[in-house]
Formats: sequence, structure tokens, C-alpha cells
Amino acid sequence: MTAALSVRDLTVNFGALVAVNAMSFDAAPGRITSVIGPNGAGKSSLFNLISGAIRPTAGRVQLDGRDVTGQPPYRLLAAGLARSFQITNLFFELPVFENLRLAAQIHETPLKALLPTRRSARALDRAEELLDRFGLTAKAQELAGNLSHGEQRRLEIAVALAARPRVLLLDEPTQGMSHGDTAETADMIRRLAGEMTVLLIEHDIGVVMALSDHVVVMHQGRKLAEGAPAVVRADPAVQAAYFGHA
Ligand SMILES: Nc1ncnc2c1ncn2[C@@H]1O[C@H](COP(=O)(O)OP(=O)(O)OP(=O)(O)O)[C@@H](O)[C@H]1O
Repeated sequence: MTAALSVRDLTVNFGALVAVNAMSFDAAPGRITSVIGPNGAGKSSLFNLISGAIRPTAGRVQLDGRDVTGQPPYRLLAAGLARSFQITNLFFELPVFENLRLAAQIHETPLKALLPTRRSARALDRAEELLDRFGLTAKAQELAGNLSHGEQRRLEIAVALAARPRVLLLDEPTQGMSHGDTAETADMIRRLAGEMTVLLIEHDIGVVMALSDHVVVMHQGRKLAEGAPAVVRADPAVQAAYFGHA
């Protein structure tokens, strides 16, 4: 089976520092793959490489078997890869609904853009659907900036989904959330699998173990281990590097 996302020997240097060092792994279609590792392991840099925010020094990225290495984020989005950011990436001064509607317009053609009513029909439907799915219907007209932290993080995921990606990168989606919001968000992520391929960076090890089909462990820019959650957790090298005991 072709991997939805395939990373081979991906490397980036920042001066003398090799932040991501010859990383290789596959994300299987419709599954949740998590990337874990201690602070500074290189997880965000890996996501920046995959999502086109920075260009690799070496290596390649394939989406459904097609080389997309070094393509800018907007090209990757059109090719089916979306990312939600660790840092909140919303239009705070716009209503929740407008954030979703704008994000949903990505696939509208320039010709449709000349026909305002027809142009927006599909985007409106998609925005409504996402409001419902993410429990934000009652907040549709609220400014995004007025939402709680947990709601903003959920809206971010909804915005990333608006373009109907086949591969979704989630960067610490439960960061800073209460216990209840974390559990709710984890449920939402679980429901995305099957519909799309999810690549997740997550510090909450409970969420990682509960959600992931496959776990990739990074340490000092390199891949330390990968496998099923229970296998990775039992690996002595992972325990030493990540869980702080062997
Ligand atoms: N633009 C940059 N310029 C220079 N060094 C960088 C840059 N971005 C990241 N680094 C360095 O690369 C290393 C990996 O950082 P990165 O943020 O990718 O790790 P991380 O695993 O995501 O960490 P955290 O869990 O704390 O977010 C760190 O030493 C960091 O200081």
C-alpha cells in the first residue's frame, strides 16, 4: 500500500545544528501516526519541513507517492496536506463562521470567484458542517478572539479541515487544555482517522498512547524508534531518552 505521507532521509541544518537528521518514516492512509520526543528533539522542525514552511537541506517528502519536497504551504494545501499550528493561527477579529468560510474557499476556482452567490454555496455548507462537527454552532457569530483557549484550538483544527485535506498535520492540539477539553479533542481526532491520515505531535503521552496507530520517537534530530504505541513505550532506549528512566 502506498503511504499517504512518506519521509525519506529528511534533514535540516540550522548553522552547525542538525535539527532534523536523516528522518525516514511512513504515515499509513487513514491512520494516526504520532511524533514524540523530548523538548528540542526536532519535532516542530520536522513538521515545518513536511508542511513546506522551511526547505530541507537533504531528503524528500512524498504525498501519495508524489514528490512534494520543498513545495510552499499553499501548493501543499492544494495537493491535500493541511496543518494546524502550535501557535494559534486564526483571524481573531472575525466571527468563527467567517474563519471557517474563508478557509473552505481554498478550492473555489477563479471563475466561480466572479459569481459571489454560487461561489460561497459550497464554502457555506462546509463551514456549517464543521461548526456542527466541532461543537461550535452556538459560537458561530462570536469573534474567534473571544473563544476560550480550548474552543480556539478546536476551531484551528476545523479551519485546517475546511479544505478537505487527505493528510492533516496537528501540532500539539491539546496543548494548554483542561483535562475535559483534552479528552473531547482526543475524541474528535480519533473520529478523523479513517476519513484522512493524521500526523500528530503531542506531548500528552496518555493522548498519544490512546490515539496512535503508529508512534515515531525523535531524539536529538534522529529517529530513535518507531512502532505500535505499546512496543515503543516498552523500548528501553525510548524509556531512557523520553520517559526519563530505563
Ligand atoms: N529557525 C531556527 N533556527 C535555529 N535553530 C532552530 C530553529 N528552529 C529550531 N531550532 C533548534 O532546533 C532544535 C529542534 O527544535 P524543534 O523546535 O524542532 O524541537 P521540538 O522537538 O519541536 O521541541 P519542543 O517540543 O520544545 O517544541 C532546537 O535545538 C531548536 O533550538
